[in-house]
Amino acid sequence: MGQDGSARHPEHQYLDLVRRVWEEGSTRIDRTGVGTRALFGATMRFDLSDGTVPLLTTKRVFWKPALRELLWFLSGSRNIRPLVADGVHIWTDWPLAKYRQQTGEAISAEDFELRIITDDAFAERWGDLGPVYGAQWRNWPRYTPTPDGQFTREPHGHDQISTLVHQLQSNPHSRRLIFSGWNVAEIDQMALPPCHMTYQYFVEDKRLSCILYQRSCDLGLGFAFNIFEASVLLHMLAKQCKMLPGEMVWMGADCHAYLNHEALITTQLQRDPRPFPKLHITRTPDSIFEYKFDDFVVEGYDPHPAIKLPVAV
Ligand SMILES: Nc1nc(=O)c2c([nH]1)NC[C@@H]1CN(c3ccc(C(=O)N[C@@H](CCC(=O)O)C(=O)O)cc3)CN21
Ligand SMILES: O=c1ccn([C@H]2C[C@H](O)[C@@H](COP(=O)(O)O)O2)c(=O)[nH]1
Repeated sequence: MGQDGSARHPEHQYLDLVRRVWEEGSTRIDRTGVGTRALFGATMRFDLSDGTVPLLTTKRVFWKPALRELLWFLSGSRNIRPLVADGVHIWTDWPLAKYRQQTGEAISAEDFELRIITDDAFAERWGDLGPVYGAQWRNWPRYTPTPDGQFTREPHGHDQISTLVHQLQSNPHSRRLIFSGWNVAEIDQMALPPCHMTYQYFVEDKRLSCILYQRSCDLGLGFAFNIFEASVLLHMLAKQCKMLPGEMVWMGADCHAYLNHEALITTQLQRDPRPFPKLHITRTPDSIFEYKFDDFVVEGYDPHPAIKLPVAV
């Protein structure tokens, strides 16, 4: 739908939301101090059935770091080191701010990343984000009671992704095809509590659909990554479970635009969307955890130029 000019391009759902947030959103001081305009509660739907992947076209989205981030989540890692080693910088600001604050050292981001890559002990101490996404997806802690009324932590937690794959295959009509990063008991240990926090799946005639619930959405930066990654994951799960991709439904709660992202309005909203690209996954490994970056091809991506936006830390 929308790719041949006969219907509205699905990217207008995003552009309309950005416009509405900017025009009607309430202006608020947020945690970062930058300030946002925000609306509460929005839905978008994207049809992935013909291999489409919703990669915004009204600006160039750097999908390679996004794909690397998704594979990093699936690996269960909670340390920025593997990302930095792959040239992905999107998570560096948080550990960097913590390092500067706790040591008083005015280290540059480049030098900090260099130490993360070259110094094992430094990476372990300062590159850790706490039990964020990947840690919860793959290793949600499990405790067993001991006779003295205490609890011990099991060496292996719940692997929510393995369970999901197994359930999709064995019980596709289940209403419990869910995984979540929102581990209430561990929120205070995380560099940032999860934003894209709950994923639920639905199977109809071998077609796999997903709803992502996102509690907090930075429409200028985060959204483009989040909708792409959730859609790639849907394609991967479908392939892994011998199903076909269906629909990607996105539900955002606090949908906001940062006040220093006005280029969204002055530049991006003036542009006409172009056809979404297609995603090809060239290999089906034995397990969902064995996909490699080079197994993914994005075909036919012809976006408008990139728009540089500052990230609120
Ligand atoms: N304020 C804020 N917005 C976010 O989207 C966000 C956070 N914080 N904190 C945690 C993660 C990190 N994420 C990020 C952080 C930075 C970019 C970013 O700077 N993207 C640029 C360039 C990416 C690159 O080439 O490295 C972009 O133009 O999309 C994207 C997602 C998403 N999340
Ligand atoms: O995947 C992500 C991660 C983060 N964000 C945005 C949403 C907010 O602007 C900040 C997080 O701040 P909170 O105060 O914890 O809500 O990061 C995103 O859009 N997508």
